[in-house]
Amino acid sequence: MLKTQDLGYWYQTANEPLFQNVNLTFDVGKSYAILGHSGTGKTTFLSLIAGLDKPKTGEILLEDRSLKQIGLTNYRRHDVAIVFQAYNLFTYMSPLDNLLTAMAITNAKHAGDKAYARQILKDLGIADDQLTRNVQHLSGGQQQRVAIARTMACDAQLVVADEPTGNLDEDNTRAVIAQFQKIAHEQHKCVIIVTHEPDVAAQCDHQFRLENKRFKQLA
Ligand SMILES: Nc1ncnc2c1ncn2[C@@H]1O[C@H](COP(=O)(O)OP(=O)(O)OP(=O)(O)O)[C@@H](O)[C@H]1O
Repeated sequence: MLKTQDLGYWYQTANEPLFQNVNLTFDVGKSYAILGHSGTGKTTFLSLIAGLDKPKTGEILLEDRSLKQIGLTNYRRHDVAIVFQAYNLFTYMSPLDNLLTAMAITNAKHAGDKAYARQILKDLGIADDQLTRNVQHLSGGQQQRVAIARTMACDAQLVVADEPTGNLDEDNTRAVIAQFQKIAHEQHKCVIIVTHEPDVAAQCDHQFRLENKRFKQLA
């Protein structure tokens, strides 16, 4: 579904590339973890496949069309959903309005369907009385579940997450990873997670380690 072809990237301020000649394939129905020491370039890689930045060399292809052809704005709106460590919800809205707004912005199949959005949030353990209260009243774990619910309510086939469990305790981490597995296996999406935590990575279907400018497949 998603392929990188001879992908390379460096920041102008650095005198060497972060990674080069990266050729990876990611499929729908699978989850992938990207591990690696701090500063190796995991977030940078994720920002390229999320269409937030452009590669310096090589290409990223979604179903054989390059992101250049698709257009980054178009790609970000329709093809990719992003989950951040810091949740990045609309903080002045309720969980329900967060989902409905994202569905409207991305012109999702279920846009405007309140019952659908409610059900997703309820399935993720957001209680009835929390659905319409400001998200800032929720705990970190609950806010991250709302961020995940948002990716489930939208149609993007690719879900990328940068340290999604970085702020969570063990129980919430387990719940969040189980949910990502459901998104991959039941919604048939492709999930790519950057994480420092080997335990989190071990629960994904495949693992890569970014080391010495290369991605090594571990499993
Ligand atoms: N905008 C930027 N301009 C210049 N250098 C940057 C920029 N963003 C990141 N870097 C540098 O590029 C390298 C890779 O950063 P990146 O955030 O991708 O690493 P990471 O593997 O995700 O790290 P961590 O696990 O600590 O989040 C680091 O050395 C970082 O300092």
